[in-house]
Amino acid sequence: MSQVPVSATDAPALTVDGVTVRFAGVTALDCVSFAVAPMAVHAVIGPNGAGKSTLFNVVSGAYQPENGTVWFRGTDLTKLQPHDVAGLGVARTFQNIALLASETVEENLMLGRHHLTRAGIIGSALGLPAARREDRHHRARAREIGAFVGLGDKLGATAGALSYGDQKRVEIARALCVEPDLLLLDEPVAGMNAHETSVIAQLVRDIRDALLIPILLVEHDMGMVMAIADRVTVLDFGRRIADGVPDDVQSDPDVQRAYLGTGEE
Ligand SMILES: Nc1ncnc2c1ncn2[C@@H]1O[C@H](COP(=O)(O)OP(=O)(O)OP(=O)(O)O)[C@@H](O)[C@H]1O
Repeated sequence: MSQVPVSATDAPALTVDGVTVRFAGVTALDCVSFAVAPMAVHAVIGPNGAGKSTLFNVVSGAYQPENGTVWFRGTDLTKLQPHDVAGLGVARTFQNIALLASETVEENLMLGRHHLTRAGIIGSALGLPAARREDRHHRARAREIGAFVGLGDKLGATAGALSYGDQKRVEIARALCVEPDLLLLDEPVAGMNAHETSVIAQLVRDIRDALLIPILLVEHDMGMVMAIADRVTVLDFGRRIADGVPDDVQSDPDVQRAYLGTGEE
């Protein structure tokens, strides 16, 4: 596995360097580079087809780029499979809700703890004391995280019966149950009304402030991004056309052209 030195304390938490992805004639990402600072909420925005999902899939290990690297904690994530990326402390949510609809919120959160358990399936199935102790510990932590995201009174509810906004919160809580060092949020407010959007926006900020981890956010909702992001990278047709603080990005002529040109937002 390739290694780079991680020495400076202000070194980026994540470095995307020259990433190119092509699909049968379409250049989805064209030599894209940017860095995510520690503890930053870093948004990636862009019109439809700009390459945002592709970028997310590269960072989470689902796609391997044709060129480029993604450095996290001294490791090039592009050389890893998704479960190894997750094992390094990278947790993600999905654009489409992916919960066990017939299970309770608590059981869905427990799925996020799975990789942290040691007792194994046989120990748990036999109800061995060590397995029971471990289960209690992880359940307590899952409940704590459920309460943190505002679902403390819904831990026993069936996930599929919750409102859309609450289901999104379960997804985010499940990602937090992994105890991540980097959180990837894929369009967390897609399909939400203004109230639900502001609740999730506040939650994203709370997560960063409480856990002090960087959050990479792919999002369409420009208002939400401008309100909560510390830094914004803008993609258009697979190219990085802007990268900076929200105010600068918003007034960037290339960004305005990209959005107006597609009639978006
Ligand atoms: N698996 C694939 N096979 C072929 N082309 C793909 C594939 N995935 C994405 N593309 C193409 O790559 C480009 C970037 O797509 P991507 O989904 O990453 O954009 P996006 O910014 O996430 O778009 P949206 O906002 O609509 O979700 C598009 O032209 C898309 O059609």
